[in-house]
Amino acid sequence: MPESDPAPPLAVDIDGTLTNRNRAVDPRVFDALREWPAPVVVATGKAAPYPVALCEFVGIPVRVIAENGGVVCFDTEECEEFVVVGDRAGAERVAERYREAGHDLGWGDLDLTNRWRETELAVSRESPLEPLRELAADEGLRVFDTGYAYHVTSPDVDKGEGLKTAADRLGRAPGDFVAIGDSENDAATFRVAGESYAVANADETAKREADYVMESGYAEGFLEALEAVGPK
Ligand SMILES: O=C(O)COP(=O)(O)O
Ligand SMILES: [Mg+2]
Repeated sequence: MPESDPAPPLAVDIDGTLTNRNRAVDPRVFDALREWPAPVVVATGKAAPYPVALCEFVGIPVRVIAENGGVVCFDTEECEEFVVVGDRAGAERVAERYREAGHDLGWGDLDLTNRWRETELAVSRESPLEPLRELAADEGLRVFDTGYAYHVTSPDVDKGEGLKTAADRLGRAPGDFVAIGDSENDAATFRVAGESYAVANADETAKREADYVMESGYAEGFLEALEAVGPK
């Protein structure tokens, strides 16, 4: 990171990282994110409206990687852009064949999980994984298990590619960033960022790829990571 920075820019996952055990955002992270003295990029598997709203309600500029890198959205002084990488057609084909095989995406008729997705589809972890993996492989796609959902995604899309785009828009290198996350969809961010922190509840892939594994889990672990990299 440049000498002048009091702290590194962050790439922060949401579910399992800013949340607590019962999936609610820990209220302590609001001040921590707002007061961080460098840019914060929220990098999530969720559709863009969720992280955009999080930024709005936290009171930080909208700098978002959504859909595991399928979408990069900036609405700041330095950049106003909504970048869509890949397309959803392949994931739709997988979903159609999955339904034909008698399975269900598992979100009910309303399905707010997928309503605003542009590039991938998410499937409930209550639904069977193996047929989903097989169909995805057949269509040349990949499945991420985030611990919160299965995501059917193009193989060239991940949060690490998203971080390259986001860093570019900030006039930074991806290696300037500190990444914090909890699951296999964060591994690509961990590889691209300069330093990476997995919270204690992280899955094996995230722990393996991270430079450091926190003693605490969930938002407590996130706050522990900030303590480690923040202004002294
Ligand atoms: O939406 C998910 O499945 C996981 O979201 P996350 O990337 O913010 O942890
Ligand atoms: Mg997560």
